[in-house]
This record gives sequence, structure tokens and C-alpha cells, in this order.
Amino acid sequence: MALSNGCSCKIGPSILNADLSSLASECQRLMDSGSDYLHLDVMDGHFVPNLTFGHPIVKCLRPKMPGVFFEMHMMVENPERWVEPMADAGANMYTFHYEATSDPVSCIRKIKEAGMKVGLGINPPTDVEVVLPYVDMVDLILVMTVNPGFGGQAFIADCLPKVKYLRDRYKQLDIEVDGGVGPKTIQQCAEVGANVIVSGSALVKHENPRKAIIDMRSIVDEYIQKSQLER
Ligand SMILES: O=C(CO)[C@H](O)[C@H](O)COP(=O)(O)O
Ligand SMILES: [Fe+2]
Repeated sequence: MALSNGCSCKIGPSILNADLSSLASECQRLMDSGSDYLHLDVMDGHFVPNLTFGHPIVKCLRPKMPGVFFEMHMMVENPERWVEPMADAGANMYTFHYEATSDPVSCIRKIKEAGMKVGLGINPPTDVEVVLPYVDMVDLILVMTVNPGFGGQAFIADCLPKVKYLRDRYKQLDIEVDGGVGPKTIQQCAEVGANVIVSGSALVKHENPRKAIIDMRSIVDEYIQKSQLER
């Protein structure tokens, strides 16, 4: 299962700021509100100054959410290390950071061999050009719009030219934005060409997440249609 191949909007909640003692029901609530997939944030306390959870939690979550696409956002050093345990736990996509490994190609190969889709992420200070050698090997590029490590941070609009740079060159690429994205910032993300949208606290804390998802999707879809007409 792919996410969307750049042709449609996909919205995935990050449950980082949800009540993690009720992880499965929070995930279910957000899927029932119209989400397309789950964005699960894994932090190791080294690559980022925070800890979350690892493959044992994913393994417990998987049978409670059959058929739901799990994207693992791996904010970890040596991402190669957790590829097999995550595949075994039932992850569908493994998104690692360019900054976290000295050998992205072997990490990509390992993820594919384990049967998962591949995402490649870059942090706000990282130049977008670094991903160009890998674009044809991966399923998604993640452009971080906060410095990774915590949910609920302010959106960094200065990262958006990186999305535009990629969209101008790759019409079919799934380009994901993550960090501070919600109804207030979605327009800026959509107009530069982001189509895979992670939204954490803005959705988790929203009084009507279903409406927030519908509104965000309609804005992203509008820009996708506009760009298809312009081609
Ligand atoms: O990767 C992340 C942080 O490193 C989270 O996915 C991201 O921050 C989402 O949460 P929010 O929308 O609250 O910023
Ligand atoms: Fe994330």
C-alpha cells in the first residue's frame, strides 16, 4: 500500500500530544474522524532530546488497528537498527532522517527488503538538495517544519521553500510536512505543494477533529487540482 503518489491529499495524525495511556482509543478516535493513516513518532533521546516509544508498543497497537497504515517517523540515530523489529511489529512505512545515518542507501535497501515503504526526512537546518540522489529510491520525502523532538511547537514557515523546490521538480512525489501543521498553517503548506499532512496537537486537541480534517483536505485538494490543471 502506497500513501498517494503525489496525486491526492493524505492526512495523518501524530499522537505525540494525545493521552498516551489510551493510545489505541486515541488512534481509533482520530481514524474515525477521517484520517488516512497514523504517523507514529519514535524518539530515542539521542537524535532528539526526548523519548517516546518503540516497536513493542507498535506490536501491541497493530492488532487493535487492522488495515490502518502505520508510518513510523524514526527520530533515532542509526535508523538501520530498528528496521526489522518495526517491520515485524507491523509498520507499513519507515521514515528515517538523512541526518541520522552515514549510509542512506543501505538503510533504504534494508527497509525495502523488510517489506516496508520508505520515507526520508530532513530537519529545518538541512538543505533540500541533499535528498535529490535518493528521491527516486524512496516513497516519500518528509520536510520537517519544526526541529524534531516535541509536539506542539511553532510552525517554521522558512522550511516551505524546500517543499516548493521538490514539488517544482517532482509532480508525483509524496511530500510530507510535519510540525506545527493544522487548520491555521495548512494553506501555506498546500500552496507550495505538500500533499501528505501530519497534524499533531492541532488535531488531537481540536473540539471537532472531523471538521478540521475535512477543512484541511479541501484546501490541499484545491491546490493539487490547480497544479494538475496548470500542467
Ligand atoms: O515529529 C514530530 C515532532 O518531532 C511530530 O510529528 C510533530 O511535532 C507533530 O506534532 P505537532 O503537530 O503538535 O507539531
Ligand atoms: Fe513526526
